[in-house]
Amino acid sequence: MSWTAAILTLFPEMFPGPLGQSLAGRALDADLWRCETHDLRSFGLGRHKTVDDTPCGGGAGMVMRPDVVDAALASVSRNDGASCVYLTPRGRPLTQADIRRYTAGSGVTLLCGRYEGVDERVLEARSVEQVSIGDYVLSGGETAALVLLDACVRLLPGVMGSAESGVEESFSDGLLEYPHYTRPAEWNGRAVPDVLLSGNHAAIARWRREQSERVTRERRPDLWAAHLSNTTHSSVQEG
Ligand SMILES: N#Cc1c(-c2ccc3ccn(Cc4ccccn4)c3c2)n[nH]c1N
Repeated sequence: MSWTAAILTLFPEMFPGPLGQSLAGRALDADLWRCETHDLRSFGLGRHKTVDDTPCGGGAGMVMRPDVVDAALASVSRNDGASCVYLTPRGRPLTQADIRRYTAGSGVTLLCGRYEGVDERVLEARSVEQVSIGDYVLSGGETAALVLLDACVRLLPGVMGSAESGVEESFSDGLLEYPHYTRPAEWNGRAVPDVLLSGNHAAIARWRREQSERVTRERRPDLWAAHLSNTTHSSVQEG
């Protein structure tokens, strides 16, 4: 059975969306992965298929009901311990390690909320992972789910051919990627770094590593600190 993304959403028409194009789209057509949507509205209550209610304790907006979300989650036939993930601005940051974990299994269940989010009780009852794609507020979980799925699909076997860019160049060693250049050798008075035209592969590898370290240090002090800790840790372990 192909790696399957089971997506619970009020907007099933948003999927596969952009992931139906290009590499991910071709992989979908080749059955390298599957995109299965479940319309949360179909689990709604009463004549109007209600899925939300006012927040207990007052406050703006509406909250998605636990009984509706639970029925939808129960309808997803996954008995293989695949991760169930709720995209939320309140989640812990999504990482490449999470993506690797999700793609190591048979698939992932993604719960896409709307309004002010989902009643906490169903997330607790079903041990749903709560992750965020960044510190800004979206209108719902669907666009975040598309981001997560894009990161997963590119890691699946057979999706990224050798011609494509490195499967996991960024983040795989905890550093940001080095800058990239192509022809022409000079553009707008700016030249490609000489080392990249030298044919000296050892020097190119050294330059790229130095650039990755510089970019990470300048733009992501958090990743740089973790990198230093890991490299210090491993050198101590090696003795
Ligand atoms: N992942 C992720 C997200 C989201 C996200 C995900 C799901 C929902 C469901 C409703 N809203 C709107 C909303 C607005 C205000 C407070 C709570 N919720 C979502 C936003 N925003 N930013 C991220 N990195």
